[in-house]
Amino acid sequence: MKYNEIFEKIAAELKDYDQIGQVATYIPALAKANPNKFGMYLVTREGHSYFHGDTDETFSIQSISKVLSLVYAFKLVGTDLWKRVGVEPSGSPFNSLVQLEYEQGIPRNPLINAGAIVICDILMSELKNPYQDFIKFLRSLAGNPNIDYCKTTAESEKECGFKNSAHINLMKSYGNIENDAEEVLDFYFHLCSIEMSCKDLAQTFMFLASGGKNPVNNKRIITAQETKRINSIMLLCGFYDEAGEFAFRVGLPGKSGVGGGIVAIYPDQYSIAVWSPGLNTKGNSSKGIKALELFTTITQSNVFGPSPIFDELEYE
Ligand SMILES: NC(=O)CC[C@H](N)C(=O)O
Repeated sequence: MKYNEIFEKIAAELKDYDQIGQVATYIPALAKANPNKFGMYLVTREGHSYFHGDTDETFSIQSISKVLSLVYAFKLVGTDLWKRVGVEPSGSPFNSLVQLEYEQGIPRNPLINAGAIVICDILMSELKNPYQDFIKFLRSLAGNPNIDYCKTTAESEKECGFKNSAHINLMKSYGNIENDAEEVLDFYFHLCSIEMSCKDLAQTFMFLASGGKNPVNNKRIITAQETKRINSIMLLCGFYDEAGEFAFRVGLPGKSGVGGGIVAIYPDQYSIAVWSPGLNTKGNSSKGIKALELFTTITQSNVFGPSPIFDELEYE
């Protein structure tokens, strides 16, 4: 079966999916999303693309940005990063405060809100123009100069960001935030507000499937060793208290956001992005996970099984 046929088969099977979930409403700007949107975009290591559905439409990437800010901070400060944030799965919701006090203001990992806020603090300390520098980095990864922050979404989240305020203030009390709390939070909300399409996301994450090099221009973003570290954090922490379930069902390192996007990579082979705004109770795209589960099952591609021999399978 060819990739396009696989996508059609998945879309047909999930057309009347009855567990589509609810769009995020705790951020008012996201409550307007159309739950019926659905797109899947695949980029292979050879640079071929295959897609289905709403793959050019942009949406709020939300927590998917946490991987990209982590990569950027890792490039800037190296292993010193791990003094300020851990690498263990949290087993708790993305916005849970419980562990943070027990662990004295050191977040479990960089992909929960507390961890991503610390990463924002690091970027603000290291960069003169964090907003401009970060978006430039993203545009170059995606090969799309139009990628941008959405001021409306950032403002909307700021107006009701009480829990994130609690996170940053608790961490500041433990000495794990260097900059002004309000300014760091503003940067954090802006990173969450970035809008990208499935196409942008699949393209952007391809370097994590390519040992740290952007396969389009062969430019090295991070080393192969650093790539291993980022991918392992995605696998263990990318879906919060559903990381085990995602590994169990899909079997790839990946990251979700409450805008309904998910991106996952299969090292040395492909990067794939899905978008369906309905979320399950853990805040991850319900139909998105199902679609990826079907995709990795049909193509037998997951990081735990024997490597499929892609050339023989002739998907393209
Ligand atoms: N899981 C997510 O995508 C959460 C991001 C959201 N901006 C928040 O801080 O709550």
